[in-house]
Amino acid sequence: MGEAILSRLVASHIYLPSDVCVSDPMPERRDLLAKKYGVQVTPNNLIAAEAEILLLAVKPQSLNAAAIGLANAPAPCIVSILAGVTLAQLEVMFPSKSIIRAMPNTPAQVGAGVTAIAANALATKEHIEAVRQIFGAVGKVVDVAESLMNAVTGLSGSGPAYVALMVEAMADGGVAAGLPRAIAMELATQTVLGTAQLLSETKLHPAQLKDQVTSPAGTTIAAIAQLEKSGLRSAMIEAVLAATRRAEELGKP
Ligand SMILES: NC(=O)C1=CN([C@@H]2O[C@H](COP(=O)(O)OP(=O)(O)OC[C@H]3O[C@@H](n4cnc5c(N)ncnc54)[C@H](OP(=O)(O)O)[C@@H]3O)[C@@H](O)[C@H]2O)C=CC1
Ligand SMILES: O=C(O)[C@@H]1CCC=N1
Repeated sequence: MGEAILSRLVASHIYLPSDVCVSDPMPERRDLLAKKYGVQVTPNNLIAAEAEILLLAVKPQSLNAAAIGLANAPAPCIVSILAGVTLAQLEVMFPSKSIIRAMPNTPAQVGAGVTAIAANALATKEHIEAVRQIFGAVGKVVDVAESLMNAVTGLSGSGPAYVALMVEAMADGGVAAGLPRAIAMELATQTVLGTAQLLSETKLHPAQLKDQVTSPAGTTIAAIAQLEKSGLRSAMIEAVLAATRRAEELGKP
């Protein structure tokens, strides 16, 4: 996820590569990132923490190890994309700092992400604006209350995986119905992309869009009756709730 953000920040000239320093423990990753993006690299998190904004993009389980020695880091602004980790926990690790919790998603790689942000009480307007600009480079930015951040994680943070599963399953259905795999994949992917664009541009309610596709006694209602029988809606609701609960667990010390 960190690389997805990095790649767009550099490509959209929000930061010059020379203004970015990436810390990563693996020499191969450091070499690759330096070559691919022209950024500075270091194995030492303390050096990365000399920046104005320190973006934490490690797994929640690695945070304690990554944050060793960073309590007095010079960076005045800390941004965390870690699932589950709360502002209160980050405030204990990084006292007296502007701290912003963000939850992006992987469509950020193509500039089509969505990121929710929540700031702590000490966050300055300038830092919040700078962070809005960082995530604005990878897609849309929405403000949410911090208490909703785990729900955001369950919906849009993890959501690309649910949609990918759906595309794969739709393509499998096409293959089962006789389509060649490559054509089935193209049809499934473009159907999801086009439907998302249609919903976004027209602001149609999903139920209205569904009604438009559903001819009386036609094919779509036959499919929908099957999806309802299989519990698609309930499965999706339960999936978002399960991910939200898991984010809560990841935030527990
Ligand atoms: N993947 C996603 O869709 C999303 C992820 N997130 C959040 O982003 C974070 C990263 O997730 P993801 O990108 O999937 O995970 P990855 O494992 O791909 O990335 C974690 C990175 O942290 C590096 N790392 C590990 N330990 C340290 C350390 N001590 N100091 C510095 N760097 C270290 C790893 O280096 P190396 O592998 O080289 O050892 C790796 O590059 C998580 O907290 C997750 O909750 C948020 C939104 C979406
Ligand atoms: O699976 C995860 O834990 C991370 C957080 C959101 C998306 N991926």
